[in-house]
Amino acid sequence: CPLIAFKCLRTRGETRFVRSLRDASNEDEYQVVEMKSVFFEMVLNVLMIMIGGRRYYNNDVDDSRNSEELRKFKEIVTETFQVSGATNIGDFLPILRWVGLDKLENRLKVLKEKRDNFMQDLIDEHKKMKGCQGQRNETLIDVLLSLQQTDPEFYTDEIIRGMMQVILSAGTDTSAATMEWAMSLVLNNPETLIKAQTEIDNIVGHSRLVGDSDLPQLPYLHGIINETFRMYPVAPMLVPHESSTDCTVRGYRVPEGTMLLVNSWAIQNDPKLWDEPRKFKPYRFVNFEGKRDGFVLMPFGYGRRRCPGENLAMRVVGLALASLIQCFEWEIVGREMVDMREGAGLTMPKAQPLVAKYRSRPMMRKLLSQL
Ligand code: HEM
Repeated sequence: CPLIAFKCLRTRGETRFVRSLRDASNEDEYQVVEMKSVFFEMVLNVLMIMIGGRRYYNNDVDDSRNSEELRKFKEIVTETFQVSGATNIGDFLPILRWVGLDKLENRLKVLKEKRDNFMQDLIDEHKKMKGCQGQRNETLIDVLLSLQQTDPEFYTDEIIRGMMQVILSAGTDTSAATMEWAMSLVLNNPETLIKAQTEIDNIVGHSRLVGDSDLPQLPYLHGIINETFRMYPVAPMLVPHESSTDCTVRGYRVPEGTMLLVNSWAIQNDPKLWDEPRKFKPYRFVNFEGKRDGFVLMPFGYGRRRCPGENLAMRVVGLALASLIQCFEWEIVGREMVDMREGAGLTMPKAQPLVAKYRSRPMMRKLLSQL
C-alpha cells in the first residue's frame, strides 16, 4: 500500500494521540475517557496529516491553519455522518424528486460542494507551496500533484479531490470502530490485556514508544486484532458487488446485474469452522497464517476489489492499540462488563460508545513526560 510510505507524517499523528491522552491523565488516579471520539479523531488526524500535512482535532494548535478552516472541517465531518446513515425517501418514492421534496439529495449536494471547496483550497495551497517541499514532509497531495504534471488528463483536480474523499470516508470509521471493539474486548478479558502488555514490555521495553518495526514481533497483539476482526467485523456484509455479465460459480448460475452480498460475519462465527466462535481467544491466531487462504477470515474482502487500505489500517490500528497498552493501565468503569451489543450504521458500530478508566503506567511515566 503506497500510503504507508508516509511513515514520518503518520508517526507524528500517532505520537500526538498518546501525548493528548497523557495530558488528560492523572498519574495516580484513574481518569474516565470516552474512547469512540478519541479513536475517531486520532484516525482522522493521522489521515489528514498524511493527505494534506495538517490535523484538525485537539486544541493545542500547531500548524499554520486558522480557526475558520478548523470550524469548516468539523462541520463537514459532522454533517457527513448525519447524512451517510440516513434513509433517502426519494429512493423509494421517485416522484418526490420531481416535486423537489427530496431533501436528503439536496443536503448531499450542498455538502458535496462544501467538501469540494475545502479539498480544493488544500490542493491550491499545495500548488502555491510547490518548490518548498525540501522544507517539509511530502504529503499525498504533493505526490498526486506531481503525477498531475506527468499525466494531466487523468490526475485532474477533481480526481485528486475524489481520492482524498474516498480515503477519508473508507478509512476513518472502519479503523476507529475496530479499535473501539478491540479495546472493549480486552477490557472484558483483562488477562488478554496483561498478556499483550507483557509481550510489548519484553520486545519494546519502557524507554521508547512502540513503533512500526516492532509490530511483526508482536504476534499476540495481532491475535487480538484478528480476533476482533473475526468477532466484530466492521463490514459484516463486505461491500455489495454486482455481476457485470452472466456467469456460473460452482454450478450456480448468476445472471448479469445480480447483487452479491457476502455474509463474512456468519463465516467468521461459524461453529463448523471455529472452535467456540463467540469466545475471545487471541491465541487461536498464533501460527494461523495458511488458513487465510481458506476464506474463513476476510475483514478486508477478497479479490480485485479487496480493501486497498489494509496495510495502512493494520499499522494504524496496531500502533494505536500497542501504544495504549504499553503506556497506560486500563479498567472497566463500574462493575458491569462493557456492553458488546451492535448498533446500526454503515460500519458496524457499538450500540453504546466505549467509556473506560485509565492512568499512566508507573514505568512509562519518564518516557511519557518526554513526548
Ligand atoms: C480496519 C480498517 C478497515 C477495514 C476493516 C476495511 C474493510 C474494507 C472492506 C470489507 C472493503 C470492501 C471489500 C470488498 O468489496 O470485497 C473495503 C473497501 C475499501 N477500503 Fe477499506 N477497510 C479499512 C480501512 C481502510 C483504509 C484505512 C482505507 C484508506 C486509506 C480504506 C480504503 C478502502 C477503499 C478505497 C475501498 C474500496 C475499494 C474498491 O471498491 O475497489 N479502507 N474496505
